[in-house]
Amino acid sequence: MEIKNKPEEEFDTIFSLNDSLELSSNYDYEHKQTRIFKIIVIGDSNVGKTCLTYRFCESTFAMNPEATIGVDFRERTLELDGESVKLQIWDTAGQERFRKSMVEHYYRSVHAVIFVYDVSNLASFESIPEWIEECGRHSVGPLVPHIIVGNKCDLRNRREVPTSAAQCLADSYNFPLFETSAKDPAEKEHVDAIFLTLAYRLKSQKPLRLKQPSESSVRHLWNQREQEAGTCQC
Ligand SMILES: Nc1nc2c(ncn2[C@@H]2O[C@H](COP(=O)(O)OP(=O)(O)OP(=O)(O)O)[C@@H](O)[C@H]2O)c(=O)[nH]1
Repeated sequence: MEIKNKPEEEFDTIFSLNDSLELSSNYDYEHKQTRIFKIIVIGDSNVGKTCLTYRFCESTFAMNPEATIGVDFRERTLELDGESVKLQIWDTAGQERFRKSMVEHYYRSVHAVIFVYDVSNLASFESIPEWIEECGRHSVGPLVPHIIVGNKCDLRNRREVPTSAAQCLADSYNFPLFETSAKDPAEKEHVDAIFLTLAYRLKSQKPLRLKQPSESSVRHLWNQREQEAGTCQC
């Protein structure tokens, strides 16, 4: 269930800023009409990052997933309003020892970030600000859409993180908050809603625009051309 969302007009502002900063999608060169977006899923070990990704991409619950080593990739292509959008989901390792070598790759050219905690594990929720900080340290700008997800809502009797506390944290960052369960089949639509929300927001970005070259770079190019023409033997 999505708890609360940013007002649409805020996202409109974000995306118009994104345009000028060229934080736009790549194109799938084989299927030229498909835009590809890279989404990373991060959070403590065991919170259910793999299961959430699996539920969305394979429509089922991953039984006995192994701890992720480095990163796992899954993708799903969606048809949204007649446009093809491929979400390339990077399911990252929560365990520090499995992250080190890959960390730089996770954050490169990322279009959106999903932070996951386990509602039955307070420590995993308390780690969320650290994960947000890590994103900042790796130059993931505040203009990239971020979502916080509380997973394992099916563990009703073991809940340690009240919705109100999670909402308070999400509000302090101005990020949308979702609570769901990768395990409970009845929650499948809510898991889809997390990724669809991002997909619609990313889709509304305009494709990559070329920057206007500066006057000095144009002059430099012309000088180069003239020099090359001067040394031409033909
Ligand atoms: N009850 C319940 N268990 C879940 C849910 N999602 C995942 N699990 C269980 O939680 C454990 C960890 O799930 P993973 O998806 O591997 O967690 P992860 O965050 O990817 O872990 P790392 O790869 O170590 O970072 C597994 O035993 C899952 O079966 C859920 O929604 N409800």
